[in-house]
Amino acid sequence: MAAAAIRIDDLVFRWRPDAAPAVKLAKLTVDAGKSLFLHGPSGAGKSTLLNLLGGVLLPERGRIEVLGQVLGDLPAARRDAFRADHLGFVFQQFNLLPWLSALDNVLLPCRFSRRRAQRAGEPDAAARRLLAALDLDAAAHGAPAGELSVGQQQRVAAARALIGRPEIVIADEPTSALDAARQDAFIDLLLGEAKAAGSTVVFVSHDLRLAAHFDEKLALTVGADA
Ligand SMILES: Nc1ncnc2c1ncn2[C@@H]1O[C@H](COP(=O)(O)OP(=O)(O)OP(=O)(O)O)[C@@H](O)[C@H]1O
Repeated sequence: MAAAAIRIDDLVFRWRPDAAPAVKLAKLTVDAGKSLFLHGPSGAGKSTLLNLLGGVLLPERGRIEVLGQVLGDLPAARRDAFRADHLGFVFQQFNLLPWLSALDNVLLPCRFSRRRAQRAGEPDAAARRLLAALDLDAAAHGAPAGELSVGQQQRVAAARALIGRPEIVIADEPTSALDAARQDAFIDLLLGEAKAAGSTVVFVSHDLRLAAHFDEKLALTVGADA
């Protein structure tokens, strides 16, 4: 049996004690190296679930195990270190530092995690290789991220998530600004690089058309039982 990268049991999370659960999920297992497409309408709890997977939020009930580690068992500082060491994120708005070059943005995880830096080998060369593999022209590697197009910024954000081969890559709706053909091309590049690194991918989108790229699918619904 393949090792599970993510295992969730009986999860409930509420933003306020008197609110309906933002996430309620009886069971989820994602095997190492697989890709999961997480979809559902706005407000279904997709971003909340990603924050639970990253240990940014803790469940009210239930258990989230990531790479064999129950996140709730770690104190906050160790959860932060675990996230930096093992998870790469592509955020919805990319969250690049606009004054830093594309290359320096990609290198950021190696500054926050010694493990990521070690696994990158020679970080500068690894960052350049990833940017090239994700189709960012070499001429743009030194440009401030704030001067790049949305499509270029997205490639930088993906390279930053992938550097140092984190075991898990989490992408929150990173393609919504692109047209359909470019969305497909981007997902293929992201999944290809993740597969080469052996990373498990959790990818969020409203757009069910994209589901065909992924090994597994999970639908969340607003205020729902899963
Ligand atoms: N910081 C917060 N404080 C209080 N409630 C929140 C917070 N963030 C999200 N929520 C609520 O939790 C529920 C789920 O929101 P979430 O952002 O996880 O949904 P989503 O599926 O990611 O939506 P979208 O597709 O619009 O990004 C919503 O009802 C939302 O209002």
